[in-house]
Amino acid sequence: MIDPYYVSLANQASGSALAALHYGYPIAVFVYYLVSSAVAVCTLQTKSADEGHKRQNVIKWLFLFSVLTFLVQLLALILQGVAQRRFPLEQDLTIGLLSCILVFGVEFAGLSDSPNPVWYPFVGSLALALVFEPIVCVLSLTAVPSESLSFVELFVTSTAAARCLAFALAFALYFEGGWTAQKERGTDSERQSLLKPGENDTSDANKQPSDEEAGEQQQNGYGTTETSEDESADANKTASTERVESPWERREREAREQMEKRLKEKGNWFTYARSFMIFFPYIWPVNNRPLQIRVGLVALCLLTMNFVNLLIPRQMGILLDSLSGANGENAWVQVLLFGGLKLVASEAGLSLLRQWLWIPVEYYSYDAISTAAYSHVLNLSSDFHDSKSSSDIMMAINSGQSISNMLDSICFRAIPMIIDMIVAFIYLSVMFGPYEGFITIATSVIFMYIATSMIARLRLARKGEVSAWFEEHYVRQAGIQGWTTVACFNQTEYEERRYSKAVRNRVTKSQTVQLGYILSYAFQFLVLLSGLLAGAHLAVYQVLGGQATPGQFMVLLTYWAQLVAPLNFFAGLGRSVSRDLIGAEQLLDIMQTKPSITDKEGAPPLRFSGGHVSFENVCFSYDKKKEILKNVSFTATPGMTMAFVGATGAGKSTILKLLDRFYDATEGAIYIDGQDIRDVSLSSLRNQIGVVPQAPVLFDDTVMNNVRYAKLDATDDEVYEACKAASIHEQILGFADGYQTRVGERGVKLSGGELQRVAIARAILKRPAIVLLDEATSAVDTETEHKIQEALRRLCEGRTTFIVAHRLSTIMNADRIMVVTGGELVEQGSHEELIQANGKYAELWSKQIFVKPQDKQDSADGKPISKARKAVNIVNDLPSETAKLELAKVKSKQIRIKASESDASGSEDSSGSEDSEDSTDTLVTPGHKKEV
Ligand SMILES: Nc1ncnc2c1ncn2[C@@H]1O[C@H](COP(=O)(O)OP(=O)(O)OP(=O)(O)O)[C@@H](O)[C@H]1O
Repeated sequence: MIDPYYVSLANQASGSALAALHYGYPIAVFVYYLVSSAVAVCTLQTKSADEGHKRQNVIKWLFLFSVLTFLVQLLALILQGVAQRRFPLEQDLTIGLLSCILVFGVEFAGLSDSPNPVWYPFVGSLALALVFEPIVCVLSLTAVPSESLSFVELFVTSTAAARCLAFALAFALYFEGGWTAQKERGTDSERQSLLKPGENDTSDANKQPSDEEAGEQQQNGYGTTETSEDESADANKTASTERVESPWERREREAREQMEKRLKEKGNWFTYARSFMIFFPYIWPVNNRPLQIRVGLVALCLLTMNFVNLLIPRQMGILLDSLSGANGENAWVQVLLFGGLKLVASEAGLSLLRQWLWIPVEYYSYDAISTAAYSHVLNLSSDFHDSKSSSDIMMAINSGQSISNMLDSICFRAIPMIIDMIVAFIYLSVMFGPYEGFITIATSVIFMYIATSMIARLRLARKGEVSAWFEEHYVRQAGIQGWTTVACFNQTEYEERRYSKAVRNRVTKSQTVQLGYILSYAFQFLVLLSGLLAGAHLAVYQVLGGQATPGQFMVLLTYWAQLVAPLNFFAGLGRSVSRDLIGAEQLLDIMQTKPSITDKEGAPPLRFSGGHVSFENVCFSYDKKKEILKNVSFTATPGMTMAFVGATGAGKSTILKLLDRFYDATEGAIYIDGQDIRDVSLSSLRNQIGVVPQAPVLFDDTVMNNVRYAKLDATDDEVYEACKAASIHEQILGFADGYQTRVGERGVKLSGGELQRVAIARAILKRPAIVLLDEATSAVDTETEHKIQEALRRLCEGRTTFIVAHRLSTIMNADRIMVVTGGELVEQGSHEELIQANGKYAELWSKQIFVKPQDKQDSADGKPISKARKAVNIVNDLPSETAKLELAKVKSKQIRIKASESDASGSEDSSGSEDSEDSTDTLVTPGHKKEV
């Protein structure tokens, strides 16, 4: 016979094991589910899970079934307790059942929400359940002698057994579904059409965007007419496909794509986050001990704050109990202590100290990130600046703030709040027992779940609102910026209608979003209130039963109030971190871009000795697809003026850009005084070169400062001299504030000619050794041009000069003229030589020279000048004497060519393919490549 002592010992042991299992089972499943889900997110498996599981629906309902069985068990337990007047119910069993309802309920919601979830958190939970459930079942049965098993116990055991079966079935279905899917994939691939999906699916091809998408996408661009509401519904369907992405959407899309691409490359969030370490020296004050100490003290403040947050509710309870005499404490002392704690926790206490300590650290990081990003951008090369819009770059530099925001959210808010919540949970569990702890956790979990899913649901509406907001902004800005165009075309009413439509659209969307948020907050509040009521009822029950004091009840209420802020914060944390991450990503993208034009290590400065420039077989392309320059070779001796002419887009300006090293030649080399420009330091090279660009850009500053930009230490007199040389001095003196007149953004307050002359003055002030003039006089009238020519002559005197010009009259005196066609040098020589050669240059020249005398005659006769002639006349601005002379040259040349052609054909007839004697007329220029 078994000793009853041992039986009771065994019963006790199995009872404690059962109690431990009741708590341990849901905890194990929940922790596993949380950790594995976090791992899935961090290792990007949520992104790769792109195919739904065949049996997902059945498995989902099996999860719901299990939740219901827990609920039935709980109800049975309560009914049994009522029937047997056995209160309180077994705590471990009740908490265990409640926790299981919560845990499996969350998993059921997870399966319902996601069409293609990552499965191992669910499958692992099922496996754990299959381990725990039978043990709990067996232990529960052994705890009760078989002869005294009541109907309720039998019912509960059968429910548990049914749940076990459901779990096993779900587990098996998961593997069965995966296996069949694999099999089907195998056979499917053999049966698949050779056409890509969609190619043979006309229904898909004709698929229209949803009304909401179409509504969001429809925009009324310039050149479209207003449509009625009904028409617009139809128009949406076709117009939506042509809709142009707003700059904001493009920026966000690009940053998100970049982030996803980088995430994929890195493989998981941890290595991805490591790429942000590039910002570490800008956030952590590496070499600044006092700032480091401040950071340490801030961390200390945060920990103290956690502690004080715990003490305040406790002190409140003690104070209340001291008032009712429940604890025998002196109420005056307690109220003083309470006041002291409140002061420490207030904005005038620890918070003040923390912010005071943090301000220099925050500004250090702002200072460091902004200046580093700005300097990095300025040092990037032309290819980068050409490929990005300036507003994108500026937005990215401003994104430095996002990194500080992200750190602030995570370090100073999220971590302390997590600590606060854990402490609250433990404290309430200890003070009021595990029921109260469970209520806290359950409320937090349900609140977070509801809040995050509501935010996710509002995302689309919010996106629509932001797009509408940008649209409104864009329409307003375009109307105001393009006011002149609006006024000229008398479209004020059209713009007003356009704007009012944009505003209405935005207001409607904002109202929807706002309503969504209000409802969402109301719902979240209800969840919190339910938790509070449940917790308060439990606490009242305990206070009335004498297990707790009214002071402790007060502690509970205060803690609940303290929990609301962290919960709200966590609900929105994901959204704010993702927004900051996108901003930081844009900056990271820029910071990781390396300049393509850099100094070689230890590159010496350029040793200038006269300005001998030579291009040797230079080839170049901007994008490696289209060759822009092909084997360009020429030499300019010191002091020589070399001009490039040719059709637009031929590559003339590109030659100048290569010389100034805005780009490097893809093949061949450029030498200045025998040194490859890639081997000398960039700054010494640019110091020697002065550029007057095609479209000079001035800063929104005074004329004086704009000219002085070329030589920051130039005196006022030097600036005046330069302006006199550029024939702009008198005009500047005529401005309202003379040299102190502001020129407006990019110099808009100056005329094209004034702008160019200011740019020339700037180049003159720099006194460069090599001068690059890219259409430097294209925007000035003939009279001014003659003045500028004189100024340029002075600027270029003794300096190697390269000129790009369309107006051939401006370069006819150049030492050598190069004709560029399709990126190749097809002719070179002096003006006279090229006219003699009668090639491309002579053709261009004759086009510019021929019209004017005829026009003059027409106008002299009083006949109207034809439109075509007027247009050509613009380029022919030679003085009439010179024009006549040039015309005579070209005409006589043509007559001679014709004569030589007829001679040649005659001699060809008689002497076969021998060259004609008059061959000097057909090709005379030195270095002339192409025979005419
Ligand atoms: N930053 C750039 N990126 C890509 N292609 C470019 C860039 N700048 C110029 N190009 C292309 O290179 C070709 C040559 O341009 P370039 O400005 O050198 O011509 P150009 O002869 O000076 O013309 P124009 O007389 O009109 O100034 C053109 O086809 C132009 O579209």
